[in-house]
Amino acid sequence: MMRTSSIRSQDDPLSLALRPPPTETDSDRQQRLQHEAEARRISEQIDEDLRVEREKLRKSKSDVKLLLLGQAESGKSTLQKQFQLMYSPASLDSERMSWRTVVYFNVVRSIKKILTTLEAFDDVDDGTDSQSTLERQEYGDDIPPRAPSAQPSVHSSQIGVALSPPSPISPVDGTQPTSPTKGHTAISDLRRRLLPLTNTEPQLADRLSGGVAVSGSGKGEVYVRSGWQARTIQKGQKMIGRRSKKSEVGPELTFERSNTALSVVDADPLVDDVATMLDQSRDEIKTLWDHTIVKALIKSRKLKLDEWAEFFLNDIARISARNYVPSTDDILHARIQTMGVAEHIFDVDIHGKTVTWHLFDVGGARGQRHSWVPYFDDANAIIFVSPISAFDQYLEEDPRTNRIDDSLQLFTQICSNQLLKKVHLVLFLNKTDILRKKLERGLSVSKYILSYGDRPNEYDSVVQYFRAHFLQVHRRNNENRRVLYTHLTSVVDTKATQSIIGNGEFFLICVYLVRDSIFRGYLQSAALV
Ligand SMILES: Nc1nc2c(ncn2[C@@H]2O[C@H](COP(=O)(O)OP(=O)(O)OP(=O)(O)O)[C@@H](O)[C@H]2O)c(=O)[nH]1
Ligand SMILES: [Mg+2]
Repeated sequence: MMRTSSIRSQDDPLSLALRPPPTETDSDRQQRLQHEAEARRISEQIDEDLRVEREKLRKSKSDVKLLLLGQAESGKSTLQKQFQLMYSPASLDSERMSWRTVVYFNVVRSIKKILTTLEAFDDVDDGTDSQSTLERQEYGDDIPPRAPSAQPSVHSSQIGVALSPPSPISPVDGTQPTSPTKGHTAISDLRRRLLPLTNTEPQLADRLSGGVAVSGSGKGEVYVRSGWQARTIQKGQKMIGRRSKKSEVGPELTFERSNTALSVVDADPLVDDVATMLDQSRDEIKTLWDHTIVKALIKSRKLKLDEWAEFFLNDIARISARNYVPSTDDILHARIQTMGVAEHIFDVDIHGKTVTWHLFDVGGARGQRHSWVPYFDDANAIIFVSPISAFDQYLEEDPRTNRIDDSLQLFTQICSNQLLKKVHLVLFLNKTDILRKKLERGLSVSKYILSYGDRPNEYDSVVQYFRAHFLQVHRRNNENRRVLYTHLTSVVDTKATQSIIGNGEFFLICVYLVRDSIFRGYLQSAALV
């Protein structure tokens, strides 16, 4: 058999040394070629591994780590949803049905709160024409039972908050609600008919929290950990396997189930039962929500519902429809507390370069804040979210502390934290829509924030006052002379929020960070750093 000549140069000493011996047999040669091929394969694999590593390194250098910080209910998770909607809309779509559980939970809890408050007024309305205790109280001058938040403030405060929250105010315009009409559905009757629905509240809470109860949050909030969307569906699917024809929510239920609206993948027997109950109780819920007594109690602030309750109850006909699918607006308004820290990853294209954003959405309640610190080390930017509508509210976890005051104290800690010295800071003064509504209703800022004095009780003046306090905190804790970007926001407003996160300084910060990393990479390769 003819031997092929070696590809190595005859003059190369290395080639000479490696040249096969003249006595090499055909089988030796076969073996040698195999070894050479294997060596080449390994070498190419190493090259490829190195290339992948280099690429990873290059990519990780353009990663941006962004923390969303602020007190509970300030709007961090809602802002995170806006990022998701903008940069990863398909992922929001894929979890859309799991938000049904949260919306139902929000609705059921609000109904329960209304009924419990009415009960606190010793509702003895038996459906006859005689006036109930509740009605007599409502139309008389009695001061209602005080909410737990109405305690004196004993904490040192950043701004002069009222030492004691003012007692619930009377209807602002001074008018008395009209008398309940004859034949108006009795509240006790509504309560009885809505009982099976309100009984589902603990089970919905359990479904969302995965059975984890967190103590120390005033109104028994339900917390969710990252990944709850998938978990609620998985749990629901397990239930399908175990389920007999009997309803999961108890033997007292007689509602029929119909599965017409949901795909098998999204079906959860509990949620499905609640959907059926909502569908069949729609008229009762609407009657309760439109009841003159309920409206009067809300107006006089004797009944304080969560901010999102109105959004869902106003639209109960749509939400209680059997084929209800949460809209994006519903998802943005749905409320569930974050537990710990949840990371969300988005790829953002900037001038043809992909920048990976790592968004860390944290739980903002006081008991959750210790979990933030491990994320401070390598953070690039922070969006601090403060709800400036909350001047008349007190912390659930500490009813003595005014929420604006807590937010300013928290912002001081963030601005002065040594680990965060070089981090870009963005401030969202959020819930401006709610602030506007409160001021329009005549709620007086100086009643809660003493230092507001006799400034005009108008939107521009209030906003300017709060903004000045945040800017002052920043100025006093700014040894590194970093810029503070400030926005007035309502993060449930998709168009306005996306124009900020899509075009504003996020883009600039991103570009800055990317440039910075490229520059550093250049210096490193030139061995200058
Ligand atoms: N109207 C209105 N509602 C808002 C706004 N921002 C947030 N919300 C609502 O306020 C509630 C609380 O918002 P979240 O985003 O859950 O608050 P959070 O800061 O994540 O709270 P934690 O997870 O407890 O720390 C939700 O029902 C939101 O829909 C806003 O600007 N306007
Ligand atoms: Mg949250």
